[in-house]
Amino acid sequence: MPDPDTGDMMGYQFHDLTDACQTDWRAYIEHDFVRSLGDGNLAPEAFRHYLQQDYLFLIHFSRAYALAAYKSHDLAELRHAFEGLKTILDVELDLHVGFCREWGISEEDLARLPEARATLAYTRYVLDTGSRGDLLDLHVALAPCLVGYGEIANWLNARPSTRRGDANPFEAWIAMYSSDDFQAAMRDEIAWLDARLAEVTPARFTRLAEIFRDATRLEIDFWQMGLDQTT
Ligand SMILES: Cc1ncc(CN)c(N)n1
Repeated sequence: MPDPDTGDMMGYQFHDLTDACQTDWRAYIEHDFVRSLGDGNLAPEAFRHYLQQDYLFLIHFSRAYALAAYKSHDLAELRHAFEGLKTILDVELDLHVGFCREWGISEEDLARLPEARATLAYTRYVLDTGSRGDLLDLHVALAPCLVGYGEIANWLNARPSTRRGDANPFEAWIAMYSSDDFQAAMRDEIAWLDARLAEVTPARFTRLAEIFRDATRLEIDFWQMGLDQTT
C-alpha cells in the first residue's frame, strides 16, 4: 500500500473513492426516493418529474462521454468512451422514452422541457470538470452515475422489502438497471478505474476523491428534486 510521506503511488482502487465519502455514498444509494421506488409506493408525480429530467440529464451525459472520446489517447480509451455512450443511448434512454410514451409525452415534448436546477448543476459540473481536467478526472466525475445506479439496483434486489414484478409500477426501472447489459457496463467502468487509480499519488487521489464526492452529492440532490415534487 501507499506511502503518504513520499507521495508514491498507493495502489488505489475504485472502492477507495466510495470509502472516502461513505456517508454521502450511502445517502445516495439508500435515498428515500430509492427506497420508495423499491417498495413500489413512490409518488407517481415524483417519478414522472425525475424521469423527464433524467431524459435531459442523459442527453448531457452523452455529451460527457463524447468529451471522454475526445480526451482519449488510444483506441482502447476511445472504445471505452464509446461503450459508455452506447449504454445511455441503447440501454437507458429506451426506458425513459417508453415510460413517457405511456404518459402521452412524446420525445419532442421531452426535448422542449425546461431543465431543473438540479439537472443543470449536475450535468454542467461533470462537463466542466471533464473540460478542465484529464480523462481520469472526467471518468471519476461520471462514476457515481454509472456505478451508482448499478449498485442501487443490486442494493434494491438484496433488500427484503423490494417488490419485483407486476406488484411494482417501477419494475421496468429496476429491471433495466439490474440487466446484464447495465451491470456489465458498471463492471467495465470499475475495472477501468481500478487500473487507472492504481497509479495515482495520494495528492492526486485526494483531488479525485473531491470530484467523486461532489458528483455523489449532486446525485443526492437529483433524487431530492423528485421527492420535492410531492411537498
Ligand atoms: C441522475 C442520474 N444518475 C445516474 C443515472 C444512471 N446512468 C441516471 N440515469 N440518472
